[in-house]
Amino acid sequence: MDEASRFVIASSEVETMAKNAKVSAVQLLPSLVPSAQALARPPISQYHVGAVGLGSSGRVFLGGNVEFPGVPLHQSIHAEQFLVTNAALHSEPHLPHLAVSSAPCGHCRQFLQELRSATRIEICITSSPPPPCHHDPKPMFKPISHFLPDRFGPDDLLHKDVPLILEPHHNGLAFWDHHSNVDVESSNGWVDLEGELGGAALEAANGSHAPYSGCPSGVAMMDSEGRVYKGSYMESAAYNPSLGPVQAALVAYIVGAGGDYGGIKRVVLVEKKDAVVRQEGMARLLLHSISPHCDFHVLTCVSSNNSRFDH
Ligand SMILES: O=c1ccn([C@H]2C[C@H](O)[C@@H](CO)O2)c(=O)[nH]1
Ligand SMILES: [Zn+2]
Repeated sequence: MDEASRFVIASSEVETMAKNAKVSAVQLLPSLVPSAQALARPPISQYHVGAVGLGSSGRVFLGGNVEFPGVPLHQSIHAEQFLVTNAALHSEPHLPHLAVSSAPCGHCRQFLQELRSATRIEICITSSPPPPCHHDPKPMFKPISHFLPDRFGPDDLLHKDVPLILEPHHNGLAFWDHHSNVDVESSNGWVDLEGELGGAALEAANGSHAPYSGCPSGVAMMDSEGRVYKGSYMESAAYNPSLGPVQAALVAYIVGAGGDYGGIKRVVLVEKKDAVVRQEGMARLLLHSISPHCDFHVLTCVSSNNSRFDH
């Protein structure tokens, strides 16, 4: 079994599993939560959180929490964030049903607000026993609005047409500045032997969800076999639950390669020149901690979208 098949289950396989268990695909989700918990990497807490989501395509995505010794706790990836990043990586349009091993924390309830129609997404918590009056043996799903009433979310800050997480983003970033005719990439002073990696990081930055700061960014990582893993920075309307571009690329690395972080050899971060919100410092800190010998470069780019909320 290749690494990715532990993190994504094809729709045909989901159908077969559901048929064999004589349940619907939605009702199958709770039974997959222990497999997601097994994928978690929590060396600090030893607390394995698993999150599973059924996409609108019929595929199932798995995610686990990831912790990083040596850096502040807020750099951690929560299982629910891993799941959403995994779904984004596979261009899944929506995740209407989720199952998680324990109650989603406030940070995750907030992060999930970045999905379209978030209030209607249904969640089943597998560790919570059904109430005594609940005689139906089917797992219990409740909408996110039950877990986070009176939400603060994208609607408070953005026009309704602005794309949300899992929707296509085209941030209009380039290494070439058409206005000043300056090649931003070469002005970075890096002769790009791994042009592929810079291009991949730019592509990730172009898919970044950063409507609140107007500062999209992306990371591309290369392993010792030359394989490339991309991650796009994703912002939350409440700022703090945002997921950094290194974390997003690490999700792609864990899903695609699965090994330890020492396998990460080269990393490129792309962010806007003169960005108000910059990733470089945190990225350097995290990479230094998880893969101290990897080669890290930052490339700056320019954007044709200058207004904060204009994407
Ligand atoms: O909603 C939650 C709550 C906690 N955790 C993780 C974060 C940390 O790694 C560990 C302990 O809080 O569990 C999640 O993944 N999701
Ligand atoms: Zn959480």
